[in-house]
Amino acid sequence: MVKVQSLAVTVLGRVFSGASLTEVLQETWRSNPLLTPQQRGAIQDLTYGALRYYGQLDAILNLLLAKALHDLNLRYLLLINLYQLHYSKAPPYAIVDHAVTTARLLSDKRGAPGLVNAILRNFLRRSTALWGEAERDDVGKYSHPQWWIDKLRKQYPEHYEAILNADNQHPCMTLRVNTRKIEVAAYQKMLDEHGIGAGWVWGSALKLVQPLPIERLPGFSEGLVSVQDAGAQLAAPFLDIQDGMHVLDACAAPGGKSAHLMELAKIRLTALDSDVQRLTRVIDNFARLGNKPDRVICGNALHPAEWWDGELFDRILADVPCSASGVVSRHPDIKWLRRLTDVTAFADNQEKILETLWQLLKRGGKLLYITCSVFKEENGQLIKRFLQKQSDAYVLPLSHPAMDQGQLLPNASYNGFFYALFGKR
Ligand SMILES: C[S@@+](CC[C@H](N)C(=O)[O-])C[C@H]1O[C@@H](n2cnc3c(N)ncnc32)[C@H](O)[C@@H]1O
Repeated sequence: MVKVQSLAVTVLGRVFSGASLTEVLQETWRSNPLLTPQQRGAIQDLTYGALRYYGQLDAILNLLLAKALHDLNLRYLLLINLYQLHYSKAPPYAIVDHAVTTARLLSDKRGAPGLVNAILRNFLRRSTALWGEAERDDVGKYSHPQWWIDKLRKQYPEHYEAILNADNQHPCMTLRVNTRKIEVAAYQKMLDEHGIGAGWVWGSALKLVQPLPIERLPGFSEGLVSVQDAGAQLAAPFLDIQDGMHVLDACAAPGGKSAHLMELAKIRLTALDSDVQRLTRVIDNFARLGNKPDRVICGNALHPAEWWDGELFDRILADVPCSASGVVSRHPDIKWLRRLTDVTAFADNQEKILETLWQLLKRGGKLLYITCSVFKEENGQLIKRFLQKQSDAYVLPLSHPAMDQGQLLPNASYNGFFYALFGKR
């Protein structure tokens, strides 16, 4: 447990210096190959949990500290232990003992173990009152940065609390059944025979009752199924493709939506992405599914002259880089890494990408603009400006029971996405 706690502290330190949690965890597994699956699971639980509830935990820690604590390692150690004391079923005194031993290793200050012991025991004595006190302000209550809460409150006066609460839930695991290989009902029956509970969400999406390792999914390596959020699974059907079409997925990696497109029709697909590392995952994904796009290109959507052969596209999928404010339940680090100014910077770049890709679309063609964001600057406000500028663009209707004006808000079955389908005159 001491090793688990020390590594969790190091991971949190790197995330708070600006690195992505997913990437730091992958590096941690690579540099510590002897970690058991249980140890990995525990590190994941501590770091995801501490980040998910960081607003609350940090507020409580500040209430418990008599003076500022500048030793960041000790601070992170206390946060993960407050998280454990509140959210895990492990015996509290065992948690405190491990924390004290870890403090001895992490800090060269003689008083560190005593301080950790005193703070955690104090928390155990007063936890209900402390929790109530911490929740008196927004950040302690909703565990998001204040600017984020303010923005959502302004943009969604009726729904902001539901969004913030959905962000703080454990994400579900949803599968996309490859209907080229098996029908949804037949795959659900297969899951049932393997003792895996799942419910139908929409289209080819099945939500598992309990998340599980992909190796346990029947037919996964044969490409019968992929893991993909139900909200992301709207993209390919919305693009309205038919056999023989020339299609561009302009921001394709890691390839979830590209793969779905190819499961729906026999198209000539160009999968483009500017990140070569992420593109290797597109290739791996397709290898497993036994399919492959016409072309996989490492290139910048903003500079088509560098990669485009001049043949216009029938359909374009523009799943643009965004603040990812709709996928916080899967990536709780995002809410602490983003800054208010990032939102407008993303929107500027998204608008440029959309305008550039528009030039590559045939007349009569369709372009689907997607973000996994709930902020209106990246969504409704941006498409309004785009339509004012592009006289040959018009909006095509999209409908889904969980969506309102293209915006899907995060909930227990969906991540947050925004969709706008444009037709070209
Ligand atoms: C939201 S992700 C795409 C997810 C993907 N469509 C899927 O479903 O698996 C956005 C992608 O855009 C890529 N990207 C960012 N800027 C780009 C640009 N200027 N040109 C092409 N790709 C870009 C990123 O590398 C990232 O892989």
